[in-house]
Amino acid sequence: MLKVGIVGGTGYTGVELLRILSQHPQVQITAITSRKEAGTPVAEMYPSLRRRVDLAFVTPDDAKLTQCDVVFFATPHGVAMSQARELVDAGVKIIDLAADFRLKDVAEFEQWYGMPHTCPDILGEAVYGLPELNREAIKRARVVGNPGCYPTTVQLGFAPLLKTRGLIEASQLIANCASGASGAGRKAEVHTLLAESSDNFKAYGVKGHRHGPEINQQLRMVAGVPAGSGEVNCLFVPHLLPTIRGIHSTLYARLTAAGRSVDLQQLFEDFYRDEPFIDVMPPGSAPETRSVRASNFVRIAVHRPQPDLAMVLVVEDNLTKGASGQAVQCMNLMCGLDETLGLMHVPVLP
Ligand SMILES: NC(=O)C1=CN([C@@H]2O[C@H](COP(=O)(O)OP(=O)(O)OC[C@H]3O[C@@H](n4cnc5c(N)ncnc54)[C@H](OP(=O)(O)O)[C@@H]3O)[C@@H](O)[C@H]2O)C=CC1
Ligand SMILES: CC(=O)N[C@@H](CCC(=O)OP(=O)(O)O)C(=O)O
Repeated sequence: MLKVGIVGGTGYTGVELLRILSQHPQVQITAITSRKEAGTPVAEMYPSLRRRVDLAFVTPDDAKLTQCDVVFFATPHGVAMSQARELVDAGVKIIDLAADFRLKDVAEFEQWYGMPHTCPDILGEAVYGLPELNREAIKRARVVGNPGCYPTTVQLGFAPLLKTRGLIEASQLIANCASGASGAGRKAEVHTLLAESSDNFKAYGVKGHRHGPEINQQLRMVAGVPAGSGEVNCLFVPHLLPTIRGIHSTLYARLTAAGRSVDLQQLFEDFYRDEPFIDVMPPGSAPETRSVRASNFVRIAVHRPQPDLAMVLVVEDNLTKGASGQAVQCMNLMCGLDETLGLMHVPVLP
């Protein structure tokens, strides 16, 4: 059994980790932290976990995290990097759901997250935790930077088109993405209030969003071009959906002459044939966010609405494949377990 600690157990990704890990056959949860709720039984705050989780929240200082095999950070940006050195030195594997270990360029991290990076050496060895595109490195990793929720959909949607060079005009990619309000976390923010977000739909971050540099870093990696190269460039526009869970991403890429001769449906089916969590839907499909709710699955449909245009529709649950489910998928790989263990829940519908 793996001894697992969760830092930040009261947030939305924290409670999603608890839902998944409390049903995982190889995990014993040994510590769940909250500074504000220390002493409160977890199941008192989240009755969904009654008879599943018997622990009470403890402060991070009382959590004895160095005795864990794996520690998840479901905390704001900047928390994991402040504790990573001590845990790595104690032989603990770390999975950070925030962005401390995603962007490889320290200056870019500091620009977008507005804080100094306090452990660039660990950032150097950290592995980007998107199993479908980085599986072998994740298996060997001590520290994983779990991807952002939007970047997961954008990378999975564009990867089949980018992996073979020359199929698309890669410098002019467009990603229009929409997320449910749980993507903003449990903290109070005006734009996620019921009266602000329900019966409404709007773009945000239109001057630039921190997931833009993450998306471009990773798409360049997939395409095999140097970091910072303008050869691959994606415009990313996030929108707020009046739902609780779910991301829907609509991606556009102009096809080159070579790309126009490719059967896109076949390309996507071949690319994801052996992936347990990626479902390439039949031609003509329009995947719905509710078809992946509370599951680790991603559904993808590829279309060619014009002879030289590829359009890819991608749905995921932002809290599961977009955060906690993906983190558990990484834990399974890092610990030599079956990658799908504890993650094959059928989505909840309606
Ligand atoms: N929501 C989503 O869909 C996604 C979120 N993420 C990322 O995952 C992380 C967690 O997100 P989410 O669950 O939504 O966030 P929440 O705001 O809902 O929860 C944050 C948690 O962190 C704890 N916390 C806050 N500050 C500290 C600190 N300094 N030290 C220790 N614990 C702290 C809080 O508890 P307390 O203050 O009591 O200690 C709380 O349990 C964020 O970095 C977010 O960007 C990534 C992908 C998707
Ligand atoms: C709807 C909403 O507000 N979503 C969040 C994205 C959540 C996430 O995955 O972001 P990080 O892990 O990178 O913080 C946002 O746009 O800030």
